Amino acid sequence: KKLAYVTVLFRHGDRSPIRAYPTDPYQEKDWPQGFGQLSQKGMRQHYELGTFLRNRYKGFLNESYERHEISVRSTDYDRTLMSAEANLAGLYPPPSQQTFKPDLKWQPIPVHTVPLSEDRLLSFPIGECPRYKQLMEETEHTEEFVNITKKYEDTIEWVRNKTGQNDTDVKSVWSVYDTLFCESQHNLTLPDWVTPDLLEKLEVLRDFSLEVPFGIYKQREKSRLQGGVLLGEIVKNLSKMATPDPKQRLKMMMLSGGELININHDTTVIALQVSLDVFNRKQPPYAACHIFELYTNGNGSASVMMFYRNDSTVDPYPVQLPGCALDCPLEDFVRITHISISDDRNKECQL
Ligand SMILES: CCCNC(=O)[C@H](O)[C@@H](O)C(=O)O
Repeated sequence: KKLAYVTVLFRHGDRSPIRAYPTDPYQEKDWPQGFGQLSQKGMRQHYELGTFLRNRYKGFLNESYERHEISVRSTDYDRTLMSAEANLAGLYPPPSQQTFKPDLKWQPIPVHTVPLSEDRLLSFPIGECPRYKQLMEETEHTEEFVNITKKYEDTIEWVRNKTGQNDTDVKSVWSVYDTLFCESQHNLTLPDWVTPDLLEKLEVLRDFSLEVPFGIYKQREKSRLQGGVLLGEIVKNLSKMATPDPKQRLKMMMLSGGELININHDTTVIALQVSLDVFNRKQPPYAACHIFELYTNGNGSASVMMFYRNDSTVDPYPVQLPGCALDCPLEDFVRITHISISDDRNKECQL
């Protein structure tokens, strides 16, 4: 069997907090580029992922940049656009004939995007879908949601009190954890009310709130309205690339998205993994990368293997589509994933 086509989807690298809470000792001016921006640590994380991909696909991707071989698309955010650019710097260091400035081992490579409001591929949850809105309301009345809210109501009250963010609830407390996480990642001293025990509780709430938009309740139906849209595109491409016309040169599709939940923001990797029913219920770390590899066999058949790289110190681990082998025949991959992919999302969105 021969590798024929690869799709990679990754989260951006380390960034500054999206926002500060009212009593936060660190405000926008304390961050070199302000809020929500890729840090140099994040740039290095993606440069490293790019070099990992270069090594993994040595002999598959051309040694030097071939514009027909790869297409790159990002959500329309500085941090995701810059992550893709740092990644490509690692993936395609220019050989001499592509070096346009002698002392610069870098060449520009296009990263495409669309305005967030028009992004139907990478930015989740996708808006204006009444049925989805209804599913989200119903989710808040499930036993699991109510129990978590009850179990952590004191923690949330404590956070409201200490942060001065009085509208904090189960769905939004992720933001406080995220801000504290970013500050600790950048060696900023956290206020003394931030104890290890509190951080542990906030992390549980953060992971729960990541799942709420896509799982917890009627996961399949939510997937058909959300992550299944991206999955559908990926599956369509895999099928198309299984029997490419001879002049087709595309070998890699690179997708750069975000992660943390905010009802109007992208949670790309999670939406996709929940639609595949392979989400490990933990937030994908910075520069986490989900890989699809399409293999063709001599007899015209094809198969799909998936991998997830969420730890750059070890090889990516194989990901098994429930109901299929690790090396999943393409027709089975298409059949099994079909239940998460809507044929007419607009119709399914209507109440
Ligand atoms: C509205 C802000 C929500 N969070 C983000 O945008 C982050 O980029 C998030 O997607 C992430 O991956 O950290």
